[in-house]
Amino acid sequence: MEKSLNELEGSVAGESSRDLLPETAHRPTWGSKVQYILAQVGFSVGLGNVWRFPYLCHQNGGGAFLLLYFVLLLVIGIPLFFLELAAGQSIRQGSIGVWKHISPRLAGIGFASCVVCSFVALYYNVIIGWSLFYMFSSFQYPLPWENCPALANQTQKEPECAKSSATTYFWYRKALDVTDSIGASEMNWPMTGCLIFAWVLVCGGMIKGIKSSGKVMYFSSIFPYIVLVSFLIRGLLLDGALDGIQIMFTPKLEIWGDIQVWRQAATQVFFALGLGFGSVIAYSSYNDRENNCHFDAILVSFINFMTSILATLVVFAVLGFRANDITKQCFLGNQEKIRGLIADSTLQALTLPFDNITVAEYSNWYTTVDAEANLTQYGITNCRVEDEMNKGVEGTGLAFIAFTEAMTRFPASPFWSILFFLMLLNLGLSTMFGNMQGIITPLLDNFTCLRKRKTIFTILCCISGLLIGFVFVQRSGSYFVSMFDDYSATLPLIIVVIFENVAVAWVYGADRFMDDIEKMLGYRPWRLYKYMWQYISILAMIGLLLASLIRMCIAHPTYQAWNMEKAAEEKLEYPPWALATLISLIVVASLPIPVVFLKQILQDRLQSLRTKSYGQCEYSQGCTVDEVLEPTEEDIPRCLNGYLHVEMEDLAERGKLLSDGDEENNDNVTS
Ligand SMILES: O=C(O)[C@@H]1CCCCN1
Ligand code: NA
Repeated sequence: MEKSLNELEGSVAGESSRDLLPETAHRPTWGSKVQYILAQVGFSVGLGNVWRFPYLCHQNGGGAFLLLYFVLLLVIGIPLFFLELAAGQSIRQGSIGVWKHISPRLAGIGFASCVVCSFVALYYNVIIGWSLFYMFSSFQYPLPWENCPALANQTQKEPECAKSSATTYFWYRKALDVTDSIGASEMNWPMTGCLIFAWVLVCGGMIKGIKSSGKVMYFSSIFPYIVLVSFLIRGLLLDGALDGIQIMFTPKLEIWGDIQVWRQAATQVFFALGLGFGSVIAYSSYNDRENNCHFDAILVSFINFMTSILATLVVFAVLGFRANDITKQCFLGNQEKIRGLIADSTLQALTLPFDNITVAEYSNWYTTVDAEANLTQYGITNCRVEDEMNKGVEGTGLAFIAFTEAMTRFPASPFWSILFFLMLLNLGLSTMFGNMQGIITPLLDNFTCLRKRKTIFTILCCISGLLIGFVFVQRSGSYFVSMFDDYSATLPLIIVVIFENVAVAWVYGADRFMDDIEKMLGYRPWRLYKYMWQYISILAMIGLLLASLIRMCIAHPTYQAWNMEKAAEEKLEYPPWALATLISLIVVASLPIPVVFLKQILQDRLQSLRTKSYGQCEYSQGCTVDEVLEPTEEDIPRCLNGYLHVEMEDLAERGKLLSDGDEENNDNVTS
């Protein structure tokens, strides 16, 4: 009965539905507005801001990328974020409930959100596990990734380490103990321990629902900012930091013409704000209806953007220092070599002003001299900060290799290292809470039978997450993490968000939605939003979807593998089974939308075979059917699309009663 009331209200009533949702009365609410904002910020600001955004920015034109990202944030980010916030807050349901409310045929959008959310939760917690591993390993001096370990005979270094670097070796061999390619392999037990620990933390923070996670947010959402600012100050005091930042922000305007850059920027907008995850909806569904969700949308998006910029400044200040340090050593080494070569008169006529020259001066000198002297043949290289900065600093490589290495060069390195990984841990945990809420809230709202066993259900979700997560802590697990990262949280998200947008703007009606928002906020949001929802963001997303599809078709999917023998990374193609897996990731995540749609159509058909539409009816005034039958209270839910739907048997039964002249019954029903 409860359920059919919801559906009824969604499909027929245009008016505010406050009193029609009995379950909202028992819905918990946020302890305070601050807790709510911290929770939204905590969810949206995550590992992506620290290691995806700076990398994208660096690869795609620095300052020009920032501008592009900002434009896309305004055009698709904020309107859609606002849409999700407003929908959750007015309907007060998790994602499944929200879309079901708009039309039962659209409930699949909610299920798809849940699936995407679970995919992300699965691998996200593995990264938290990695951070825990590094955090625990940081309690020693010198840090274990500072020097290469010696072989048993004490004279030689471990060759894999000597050929690469101490941090790279620690990451691939000590932490991941990675295999050469993707595939089933034995378990990495220390990492498994860390993953279990990570799930215990998540479960602990979630167990009492938003009441407990709201409190945890005070620490978990604020702490990363303290660390980021400390790192920025520390970083700016180091040599080369400003060069790093300058190299980073120098705009390369030509990227504006590259569709793939647009695609990456837009995908990052989705990922950063958590659009389509259902978590934003879940969180806002615990709000009062009067809450100003328009302000929240702008505030949270803005904080998110600022955090990305802050993180980018930190990363490039620190990497600039590192590049500076490395080039200095490169320069000193080369200087020695040149001295040697001149001494045994292999090289002459080179006028290198040896004393008191800077790395930049050396680099200039090198470029002018190299053409005739061909210095590379003697193993003498140009030591350019830019080249060092341009070496891949993507994803895991950024946090666990480049950044860790930079920190070993700080005085009191273990302290900074602990701080950094504690920050990653907190960034990740607050996002995990949001992810789990995006799975648990809609399921609890939809399957009422679960509601009494909320705690047990939460624990069960965590345990399942852990069990499936074992895939990612095999020795080859990191390859699965990058596969999930590349494919499960990109295309499906776009598809989900397109459907969300269509559902609100075209199925429910943009004007009607604006009316609802006006009722909540007390003022009507800018008309601009309406046009955004109706045309602009939809078109932008369809363009984005096409760009992603084209890209998937032309670029053969590859992954970055570690080759132990060569002690280097190499690009490998996915084997057929892995290709099948990654395609099924996308399909499984999007499938609920058509499946539920078709199922619902089928159900409606069957229903209409069993029922008969009977006369016009008007929901708000009770039903006025034809002369034969007076509608009953119970008929209200059956009032769909302006017609009363009555089961055949019921009709016959009532017809019989009426023809018997049962006046008493008749009185009863009209009341
Ligand atoms: O940028 C991030 O790391 C997160 C991932 C999950 C959704 C919200 N943003
Ligand atoms: Na977070």
